[in-house]
Amino acid sequence: MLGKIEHLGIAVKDLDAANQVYEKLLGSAAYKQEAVESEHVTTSFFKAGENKIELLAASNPESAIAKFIEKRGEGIHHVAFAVEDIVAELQRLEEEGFTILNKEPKRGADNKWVAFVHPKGTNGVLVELCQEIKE
Ligand SMILES: CC[C@H](C(=O)O)C(=O)SCCNC(=O)CCNC(=O)[C@H](O)C(C)(C)COP(=O)(O)OP(=O)(O)OC[C@H]1O[C@@H](n2cnc3c(N)ncnc32)[C@H](O)[C@@H]1OP(=O)(O)O
Ligand SMILES: [Co+2]
Repeated sequence: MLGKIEHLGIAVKDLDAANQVYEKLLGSAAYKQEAVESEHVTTSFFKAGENKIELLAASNPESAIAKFIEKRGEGIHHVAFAVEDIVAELQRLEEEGFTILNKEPKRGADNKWVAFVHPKGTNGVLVELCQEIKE
């Protein structure tokens, strides 16, 4: 089953500027900044109590973030849920009729295996599944 909300992904045009905004808003600096080449994004992670905020900026025009911002402007891009077993969860969701965007989990940011569910099947919300990578 899906566990807690692992992070909220927010698409931003300028990561440095957004970092300053969220540092002021949350009262603490990002604990990590990490590029994920495969997704053509650079991310910043902030703690907000028990929750996390992930700011995402496109690192090239091919990025899903670039397309999102072009079409819809900056804002909440996705909701990520923590899962214990991402493969089993993807299987379950596919059997439930959801459209899985990457059947094979891929390496995401913040030491996670990730996969995405198409927003068309989730009332317009892009859903990400995240499983902690245990080295
Ligand atoms: C992995 C690193 C990091 C992490 O946490 O570890 C990340 O979170 S990376 C995040 C960036 N990567 C992704 O988002 C990968 C999954 N996304 C995709 O495959 C695409 O963005 C997709 C399929 C959601 C949309 O693709 P595309 O933009 O090429 O298609 P359309 O523009 O035609 O969109 C189709 C339809 O979906 C609506 N849409 C697009 N993005 C979103 C969104 N983020 N939330 C809600 N809805 C979205 C779009 O508006 C279209 O709807 P329509 O009614 O036809 O306008
Ligand atoms: Co994410």
